[in-house]
Amino acid sequence: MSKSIWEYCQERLEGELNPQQFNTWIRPLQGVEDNQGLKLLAPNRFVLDWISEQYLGRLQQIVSDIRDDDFQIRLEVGSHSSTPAPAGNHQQQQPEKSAAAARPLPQNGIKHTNNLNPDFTFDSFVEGKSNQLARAASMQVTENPGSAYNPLFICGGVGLGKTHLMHAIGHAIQQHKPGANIAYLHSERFVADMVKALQHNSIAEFKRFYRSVDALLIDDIQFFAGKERSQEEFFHTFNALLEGQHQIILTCDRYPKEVNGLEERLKSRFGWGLTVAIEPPELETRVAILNQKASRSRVHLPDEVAFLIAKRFRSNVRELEGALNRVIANSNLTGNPITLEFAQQALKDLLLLQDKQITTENIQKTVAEYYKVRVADLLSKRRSRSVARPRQMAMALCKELTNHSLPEIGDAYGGRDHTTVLHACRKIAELRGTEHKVEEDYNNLVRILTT
Ligand SMILES: Nc1ncnc2c1ncn2[C@@H]1O[C@H](COP(=O)(O)OP(=O)(O)OP(=O)(O)O)[C@@H](O)[C@H]1O
Repeated sequence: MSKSIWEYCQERLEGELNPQQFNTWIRPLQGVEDNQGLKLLAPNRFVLDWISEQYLGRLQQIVSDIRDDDFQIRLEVGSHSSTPAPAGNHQQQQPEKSAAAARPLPQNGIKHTNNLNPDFTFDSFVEGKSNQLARAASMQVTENPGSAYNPLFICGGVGLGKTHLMHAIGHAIQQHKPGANIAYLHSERFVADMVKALQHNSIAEFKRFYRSVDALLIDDIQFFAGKERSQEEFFHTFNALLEGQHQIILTCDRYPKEVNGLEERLKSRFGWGLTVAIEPPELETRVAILNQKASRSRVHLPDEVAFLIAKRFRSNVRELEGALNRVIANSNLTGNPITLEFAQQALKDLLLLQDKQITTENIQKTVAEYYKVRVADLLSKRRSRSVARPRQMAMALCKELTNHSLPEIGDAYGGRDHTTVLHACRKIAELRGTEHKVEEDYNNLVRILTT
């Protein structure tokens, strides 16, 4: 059988690159040939950007050696659910949203595949104030699946570890009870499976499958919003599982009551168990996450580099990891050790982007608008509560989001002493733990300032 174009390209590149480069960048790609050319699926945005910058030109040259027509190479983020199809196959393939979500619809005889990501375990999950409760509840569930907290509803912003925790529970249940049937899937997958079952008249089988699992883990249930038929089906599945004391774990990017387009009866059912939130991690936890990821990759990460990254990537652990991966990949490729200067250089474009946005003035302006006070009030000596709290919030945000020292921040607030700034930071940290509103304001402001 003749070689496909992608196989040919891989062979050529394998001969040209060193094994590390080849394994890091080229091997993870999947090639699909269609009538528009060769589509390369990269596992994430970072690999895609790197391929596009470093290898696309060369790939195009290799292709032009064997094809003289206008054969194009396109890059997309995505992956196939199964082993990569031979690139010579001319079928158009849809990239999956996530590899873990790809699960074949069960056939007769009900075969369960859990799709758990082996990296997402409790061991690799760094505990911090922001996720303590969610982690503790998750551990409880693994000890008493089906009874302690059912359903367990984990909510929180993008990239904060909800899926990680959910998989960790799945692994632990599986470990305690190796025969347990655990199904993890993204809610979009549930909807797609249901639509397929309806089209193929196999809804009975669909129901039987979902109602027969010991633990059902459904990610990002906000995607159920507005999909009435799926909600109906899910509602019945949900009830059947609860009745049988099977564990249900759900994640969502917000609290159930905040999801528009979700039926009231579902919202109320979700509240039967326990709802726990994961917040953006604080600085120390971000540093701990980076150190853990680095040591798992057997990379020495100097403290000042860990702090540089942790200070600049605050609201999403996935981005935090992405920044670290970029530094590690650059160091691997160039053979340079990871130093502060090296990391600054590797992250230059990302850091520049942030530099533009976060200044003391910007924080003051944003906080003043948020609390409907004047910037001048924040800088003034006024001590009424309506001004003092926003001022403390603004100071705490300057400490968290800029590299200014306490005295510099004090100066920027009408020449206050650095102990006043320190007091403000401590006060806000304390209130974030005790007053939901303060925590919410803080997170909202960080989001506004950093995105
Ligand atoms: N506390 C933590 N310790 C270690 N790694 C973490 C932690 N929190 C998040 N991560 C890592 O951050 C990345 C994103 O986490 P995850 O996919 O679980 O986020 P999510 O909240 O489900 O996001 P989304 O809303 O986009 O689905 C993963 O690689 C995960 O391992």
